[in-house]
Formats: sequence, structure tokens, C-alpha cells
Amino acid sequence: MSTNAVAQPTTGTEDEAAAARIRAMRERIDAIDTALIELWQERANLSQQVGATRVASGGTRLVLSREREILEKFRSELGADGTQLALLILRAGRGAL
Ligand SMILES: C=C(O[C@@H]1C=C(C(=O)O)C=C[C@H]1O)C(=O)O
Repeated sequence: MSTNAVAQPTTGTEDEAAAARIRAMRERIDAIDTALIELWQERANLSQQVGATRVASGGTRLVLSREREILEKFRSELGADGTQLALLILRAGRGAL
């Protein structure tokens, strides 16, 4: 390896055919992770804008009935992990209370 070579994460197998398949699947995983991060940030920004718009018009920062709907949607699609994920998503959109 030359001194400028970038270290690649190991595939965890010595089998070259399996390693090639793993590398290909990891490309898609990396693309999904990038999309998730972008969507996470876009959603948090939108959620904060909704809250600011509502407060500026005399409303409340949060609407708990709407948050319950979102929690239920994630729970029904993803089970208990969905509930935990939705709680994190909602928290990201709140910013500093
Ligand atoms: C974004 C909103 O404001 C708040 C944030 C929510 C969210 O992040 O989904 C949901 C309800 C509100 O507590 C909204 O009312 O839609």
C-alpha cells in the first residue's frame, strides 16, 4: 500500500466474491444513509418553521394531538422501534423549547 492509499473498511470476509457483493450492497447502504440524513435535516427545519409560524400568529409551539398521530403512524408501521424513532424525530424538530 502506498503512503497515500485511503484505508477501506473491511468487508469481514476473505471470500472475494462475497466481499464484492458486500461492497456493492454497502454502496446502496451509504446512499440510503445520506438520504436519511438529508431528510432528517429537512424535516427538522420544516418542523421548526411550522412552530415559529404558529407562535408568530398567536398559536402554540406544539400540537400534541398531531404528535400523537405521528407516533401512532410510526408505531403501527415499525412497532416499538418506530415509537422510539418518532420520539427522536419529533425532538429534532422542536429545537430549544
Ligand atoms: C410541525 C408541526 O409542529 C409541531 C411539530 C410536529 C412535528 O415535528 O411533526 C408535530 C406537531 C407539533 O407539535 C405541526 O403542527 O405540523
